[in-house]
Amino acid sequence: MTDAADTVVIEGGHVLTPDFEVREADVLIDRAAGEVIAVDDDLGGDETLDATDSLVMPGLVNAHTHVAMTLLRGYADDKPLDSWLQEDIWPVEAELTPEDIRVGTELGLVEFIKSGITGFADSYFEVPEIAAATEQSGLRANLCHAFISVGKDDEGARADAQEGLDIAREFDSAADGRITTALMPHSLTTVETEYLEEFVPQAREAGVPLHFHANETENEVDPIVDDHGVRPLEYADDLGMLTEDDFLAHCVHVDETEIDLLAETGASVIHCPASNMKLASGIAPIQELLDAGVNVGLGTDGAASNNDLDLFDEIRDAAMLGKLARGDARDVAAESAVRMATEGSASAIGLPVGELEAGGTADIAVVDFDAPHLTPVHDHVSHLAYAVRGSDVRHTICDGEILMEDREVKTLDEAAIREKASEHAADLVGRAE
Ligand SMILES: N[C@@H](CCSC[C@H]1O[C@@H](n2cnc3c(=O)[nH]cnc32)[C@H](O)[C@@H]1O)C(=O)O
Ligand SMILES: [Zn+2]
Repeated sequence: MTDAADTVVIEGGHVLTPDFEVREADVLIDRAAGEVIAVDDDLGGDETLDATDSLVMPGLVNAHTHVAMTLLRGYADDKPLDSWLQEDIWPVEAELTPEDIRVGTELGLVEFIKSGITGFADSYFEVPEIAAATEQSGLRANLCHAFISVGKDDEGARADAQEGLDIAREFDSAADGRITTALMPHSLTTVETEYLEEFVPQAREAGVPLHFHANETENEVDPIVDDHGVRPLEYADDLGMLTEDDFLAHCVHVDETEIDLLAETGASVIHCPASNMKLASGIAPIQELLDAGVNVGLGTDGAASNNDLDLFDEIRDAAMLGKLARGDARDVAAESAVRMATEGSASAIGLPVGELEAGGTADIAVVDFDAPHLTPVHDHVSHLAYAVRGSDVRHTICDGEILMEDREVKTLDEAAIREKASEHAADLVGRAE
């Protein structure tokens, strides 16, 4: 029997169950095991989190981001992906120090905790800094070092790819298993074929999945069709890059054959609607992907192409943009969009979370519905998709640990991090000019 000193009861709320029903119940958590003991009436525990007028739901999972890019929030707006990366982002990223990446990551993790995100998939560099911040924050993550070969000589490209593989091996199961890893060839047009042929098999041997940007813009499609005579996802499949463990960011410009390939192989798509809109990359065919049985997760991408990391914003964007894709207001309905941000994201990036039930992981967000913009409550799930903001989250719990109680973050010093991030961001931009 669990020692009474190790339990937390989330009391007096409405619970979002795995079948997307909502019922009044308490939730009892085994803090040490990081598990939900029971979802039932009148449960008692050592510590109590009040959930009056609140919805108790699975923690959100941000399945594609570059979290340290918070330092570049608002740095370069109003331009398309290629010029945004090449003229602004990559030059300033060349000036980033490991300490910059630690501080930018901590700022993003505070933003995650304050908006009910309990897990994420990140791809950047200086991953040891990102892993250390993640461990301290109490959050769950899949991390990778993204490598690019284009623009580098063979030695440089090979070293970057090797770093990606070494990081994937070194940090898998770090932070008591809260951290897992992937191998990230940045995209199918920024990593040349020979490096994909050499390093993808080694990721399989290391037992880590692939995470890469795919078909984000037409400029990521046409060169592959021209050079290889096939669509990008057929090219990726020929290289063994599409399995049920792999997750592809964006997939905006995919045709029917590529949608079928995703469905057949079981590879997941991470939809990033705000980034796609802000960079004018296009409208991903989400309802077609869902109808084909493709698993779709949700991601904010980086804070320089969003520009916040609020996954409730992203759920709303997905539900709204998904309707415009085919001009059908029934598409990407509220439940579909919320599922993307919980179960869809979790299964895409291999985190054992996404559903709130007895025996499940204690990764939970408690959303306070006691507010004018959430009144009346005809349907909790409708509000999650069309009205809830990250700032409505009252408590955040991950792996049984309380990361935020009544909007106060417990594992990171929010004020100190905001001050340091502002200083580092100013210095960084100064160095880049
Ligand atoms: N090691 C690489 C950097 C890769 S980190 C991941 C990269 O993805 C970039 N990135 C951010 N958002 C997107 C996107 O939407 N599409 C493609 N790349 C992006 C990000 O700025 C960063 O440069 C190098 O040598 O430059
Ligand atoms: Zn990205």
